Amino acid sequence: MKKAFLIYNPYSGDRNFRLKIDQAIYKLQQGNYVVTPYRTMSIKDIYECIKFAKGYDTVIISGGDGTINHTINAMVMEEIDLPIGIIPSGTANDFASHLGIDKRISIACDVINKGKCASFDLGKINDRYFINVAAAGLLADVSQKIDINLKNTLGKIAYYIKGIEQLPNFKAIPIRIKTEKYVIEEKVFLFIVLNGSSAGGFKLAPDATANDGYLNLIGVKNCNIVELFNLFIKMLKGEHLDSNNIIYLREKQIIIESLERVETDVDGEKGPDFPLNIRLSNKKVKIFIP
Ligand SMILES: Nc1ncnc2c1ncn2[C@@H]1O[C@H](COP(=O)(O)OP(=O)(O)OP(=O)(O)O)[C@@H](O)[C@H]1O
Repeated sequence: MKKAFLIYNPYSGDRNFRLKIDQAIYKLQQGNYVVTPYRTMSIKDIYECIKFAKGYDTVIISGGDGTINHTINAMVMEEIDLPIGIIPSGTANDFASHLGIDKRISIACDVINKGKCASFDLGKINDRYFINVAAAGLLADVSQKIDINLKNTLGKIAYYIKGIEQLPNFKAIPIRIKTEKYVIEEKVFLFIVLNGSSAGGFKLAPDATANDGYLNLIGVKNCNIVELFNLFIKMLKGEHLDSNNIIYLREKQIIIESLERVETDVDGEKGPDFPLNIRLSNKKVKIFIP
């Protein structure tokens, strides 16, 4: 028998995992796991409870991108290098979708039971790790601004409603981007640095994978509303990368400065203040994949 430490966030997504946890335990026991469930009481609690995972064979996370982010940060802090299983139960679940992990509990548990593992890159923004995305500007902090009850009831649609609500206030932010090869000064509505390929359900870096050794920066330049709308349509089709209104970089380290106070977002959680030092970490994580 193998030992699994199952961390679940009862407030992720539609809050339903807590009612279905028996199904997950049943399935994982069939896969020869003895499961210890841990219900997180707060984000801080994730950093406390992870200490109990030492001596286990795997850490299983049920939650969305934010819960995965905090659990991985906690594991790195405690030097716990165990394979990670994901049971997606968040709203967008961008990282799990990128890995092709199904939202249905029994299918996600089958992935863990099969035991196929791969190693993935971690991004680092200042002193925190991220798994999927670091961003700022228009729409980037929608997931933080949204009311948790609205998110729980409406799911991903709530992100879009909140996004549309933000549109009248949008303005471009002047930023300076520095990489090994370039210095770019530009006003942007939004920039997103991706380790994976999607954010908010949009496949923004269609060819990227979270283990290709690169981060992808996508910046939306200051443009008029018609151009912005056309760009949005191109984004839906995954045809935006060669647009004149897009900055697209594939790098291992990106420094972003701005004199304006703009909130940043990291995997759907509040991120650090500028300047941002975003780079590929030399740490990797092992994750069960289909
Ligand atoms: N008991 C709790 N334990 C951990 N986090 C909690 C708890 N209660 C509320 N939260 C909040 O849950 C958020 C993380 O949610 P998570 O990212 O897992 O789900 P989501 O936002 O629905 O999904 P996604 O990020 O994939 O869209 C944190 O921002 C945190 O503030």
